[in-house]
Amino acid sequence: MHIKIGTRGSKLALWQAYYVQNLLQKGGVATEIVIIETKGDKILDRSLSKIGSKGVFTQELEDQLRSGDIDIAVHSAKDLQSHLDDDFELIAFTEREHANDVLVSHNTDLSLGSGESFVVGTSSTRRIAILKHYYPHIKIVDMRGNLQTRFRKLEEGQCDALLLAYAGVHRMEYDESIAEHLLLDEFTPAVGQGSVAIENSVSLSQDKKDTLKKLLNHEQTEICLRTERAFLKRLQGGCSIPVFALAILNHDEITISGGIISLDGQELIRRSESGSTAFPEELGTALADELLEAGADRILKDIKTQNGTL
Ligand SMILES: NCc1[nH]cc(CCC(=O)O)c1CC(=O)O
Repeated sequence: MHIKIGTRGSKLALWQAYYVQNLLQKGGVATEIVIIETKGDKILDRSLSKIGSKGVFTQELEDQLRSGDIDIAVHSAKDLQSHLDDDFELIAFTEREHANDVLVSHNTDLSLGSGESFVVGTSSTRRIAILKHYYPHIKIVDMRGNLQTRFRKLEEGQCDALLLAYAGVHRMEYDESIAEHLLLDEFTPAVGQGSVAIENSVSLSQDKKDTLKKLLNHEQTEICLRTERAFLKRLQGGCSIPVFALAILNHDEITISGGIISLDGQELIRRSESGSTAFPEELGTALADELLEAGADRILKDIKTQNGTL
């Protein structure tokens, strides 16, 4: 069997593709990596919420899945929109890395809670809003680009620290610059953070599908991610909407904690729900419904108006 792996060309994306390649090779599958540039890689001078978040990092990969030029597309699970076209499916989620965010700096004594004011670079609406909510004394500058670009900007002194996913920092071997691991109860991660998702065309051969599932899927991670993604789907949140959720497993029980925050950080709604691992999607959807009833619908509408997408 031969599997063609499609990936973006950033260093983090390549790390993910090699990780997947390695798992497949260990299972005796021949592989080939195909690098594909996406709109999100080309446009670096505008924030993602302005480009329109839907599919900016995925469209070109899906085109090649559809044409059969690649067998699978490898994504950071959190960059994947919650709604896929009927022609595609997510066949596997790799074992999740620690899902938390970290503060990264050359000065590893920095701490958000110290009361000291400093400049943090981030372009994530979720991280910006959460910073404003819990740490209003922190100054924020917009910081886009891949991880290497952001570290260069940090080096140049454009900010004192960056706010990033631990998973990416660890994979790019920047662990030494971690000043602080942030609390999951405050900086609850974006849906899917820390896991790699494998997408394929539904028309891929059953033989390949079975092999991919067996060699790449981590079942506990899959249950958590399906819960989180159902939550995101109900809220219709893309990556430019500050919605967050993290599901964890305890034996056969899922607990998901999630919420939404207004762009200015003023309004934060958070809830959690537990349920059986037999019904992950139902649990995620139920949590979203609970939030919508508690006012998330109004916050969502305000955000979409401000983003110009409504
Ligand atoms: N949006 C960019 C992105 N996509 C995935 C990761 C990190 C690794 C991951 O969560 O899989 C990052 C960088 C970041 O948010 O710090």
